Formats: sequence, structure tokens, C-alpha cells
Amino acid sequence: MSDYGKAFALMRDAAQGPWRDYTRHAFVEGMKGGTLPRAAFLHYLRQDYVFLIHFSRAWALAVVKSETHAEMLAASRTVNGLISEEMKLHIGICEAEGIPQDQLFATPERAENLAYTRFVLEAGFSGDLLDLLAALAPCVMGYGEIGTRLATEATSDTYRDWIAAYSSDDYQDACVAVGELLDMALTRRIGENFEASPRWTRLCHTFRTATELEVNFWQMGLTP
Ligand SMILES: Cc1ncc(CN)c(N)n1
Repeated sequence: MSDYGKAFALMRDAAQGPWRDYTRHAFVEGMKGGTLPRAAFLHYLRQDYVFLIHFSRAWALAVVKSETHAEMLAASRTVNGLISEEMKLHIGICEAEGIPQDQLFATPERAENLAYTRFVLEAGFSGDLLDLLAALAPCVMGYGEIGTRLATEATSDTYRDWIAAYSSDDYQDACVAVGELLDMALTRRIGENFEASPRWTRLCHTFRTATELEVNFWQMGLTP
């Protein structure tokens, strides 16, 4: 089991059912076995490129909502990782399939995509850094867990680039850094015993909703 910090482990345990649906979705299992149709994968990847644009905006908002230099540094590193590293995977695979970057950028956004990213942005607009991080965490760490598991369990090479990206040291380090940011931000605003505070239930609820929106995103991937 991954070690992405104390708060993440508690939030994941509180969202056990949806978390399993997310990290063991048929789309994920299709990448593991190589049975996922290429058209579904490319459709997902194009939507995910659009997702990452809005997700980067949400992490930029985390810089705005930061209260310390350490928080700003962690949030800005994540923005940079998304724009300069993670999106490269999408650009590279799509280019190899004959989909140029301008077409990728112009991909019409599906409702499931819009619902998820705007939920995350709204959590940040109307709340503080904790509300925003609770909505951002399932995305970052979920793919970290999926990547690690598929790196050992995959029985096909078809989706090896995707699996290699999310199981890479760079991506795993980013998950650990976000876990540390989450713990640090909670401790600063609530205290060491943050899970006993009245705010905790609401933060876990936000984490759970974001996890459910991840499930919908995979489902959207299966229906080009
Ligand atoms: C929908 C989704 N969720 C998570 C990730 C991993 N950052 C992603 N690229 N796309």
C-alpha cells in the first residue's frame, strides 16, 4: 500500500467503496490486460488533456490560497509538473497517433470532465487551501496507486507508456510531496489532531465526491 501521508490514508479509508471503484475501474483493468480498445484510450487521453488544463488552474489557485512559502513551493511545483511533465505524455501519444496539439487543445469537453474540474475549482474558490486540497488529492494519489499496481500486475505492453508515467519516480515523488503538503496544511490550520476536528467530516466528504467524479471520468472514457 502506498505511503502518501497520514491525512490521505485516513481520507481514502473513509471513502473505501468509491476508492475501490476508482482504482479498480474496468478502464484501469483494461489497460492492465491490454484489452482496452485504442479508440477508448485516445478518447480518454484527449479529454484528460483538457482535464489537465483545468486541473493546473486549480493547482495555481492553491498557490493563491497558500499561507506559507513552503505551501507555495509545493503547490507551484505541482503546477509545473502538470504543465511541463504530465501533459507531455498526452501530447506525445496523441502526436504519434496523428492528433496534433492544436486539435488536442480544441477537444470539446465532455460533461463528466466539466463536472469534475469545476467541482474542484469551486472547492477552492469558495473555501480555503484545505477544501481545495481535499478535492485535488484523489486525482494525484489515485493515479499514483494505479500506476504502481499496474507496473507490477500488467500482463500486456499495450499501455506501457501510460503505466510507466504514473509509476515513475517523478510521479511517485509528486504524490509524496502532495501528501506532505496536505498533512502540513491541516496541521497548520487545525492542529496535529486534525481528524478530531468538526471540519474533518466535511473535508472527507469533499475527497469522497472527487473520488466519485474520478469513477465517472473512467466511465466516460469507455464511451467515446
Ligand atoms: C481524470 C484524471 N485524474 C487524475 C489524473 C492524474 N493527475 C489525471 N491525469 N486525470
